Amino acid sequence: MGVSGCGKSTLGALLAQTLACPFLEGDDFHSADAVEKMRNGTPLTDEDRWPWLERLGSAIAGAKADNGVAVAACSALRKIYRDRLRTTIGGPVRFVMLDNDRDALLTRLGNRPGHYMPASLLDSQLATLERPLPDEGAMILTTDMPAETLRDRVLGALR
Ligand SMILES: Nc1ncnc2c1ncn2[C@@H]1O[C@H](COP(=O)(O)OP(=O)(O)OP(=O)(O)O)[C@@H](O)[C@H]1O
Ligand SMILES: O=C(O)[C@H](O)[C@@H](O)[C@H](O)[C@H](O)CO
Repeated sequence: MGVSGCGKSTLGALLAQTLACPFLEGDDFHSADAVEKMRNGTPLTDEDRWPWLERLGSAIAGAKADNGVAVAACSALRKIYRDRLRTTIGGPVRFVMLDNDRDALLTRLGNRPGHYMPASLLDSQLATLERPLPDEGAMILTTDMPAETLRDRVLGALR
């Protein structure tokens, strides 16, 4: 979880590869209308996000049922979004929040060609973000190190 450009897809894909389990990319579960909205620089609302979270949560539940474990990348910016995912998935869910400073995020978004998400939406993402408090048991990592190092830290904490 985390704002656009924090490194969710990069770390998630690597974790899933190492765990030999399915990887679910949250970006793939948005409706065409939601993608168009973001492409045009308009932030999504709660109403836009509920059906997306339902679709993604159900797919994670299915992958978990089939394989025992699954990794997903999802912004999950607000606590109520994470609660909805937990409810839809059922069973144990561990969130890893990926952090970085605004300048680093803007640079990364600017260097990422071919993605619908414009860097201009970063500030709305940062404003919407509700950082997980300790009672959520999330792991918090700054993506200022190679993805392989981040992967090893996550796997070390999960053991
Ligand atoms: N640990 C890292 N070190 C250096 N660069 C990274 C790291 N993780 C990701 N990046 C780079 O930052 C950019 C954004 O990463 P990524 O697409 O994984 O973010 P994201 O959180 O999935 O974004 P979005 O939610 O917008 O899809 C990419 O160009 C990626 O190569
Ligand atoms: O909740 C949201 O606003 C969205 O999920 C965005 O975070 C994008 O999907 C993602 O960042 C794509 O780049």
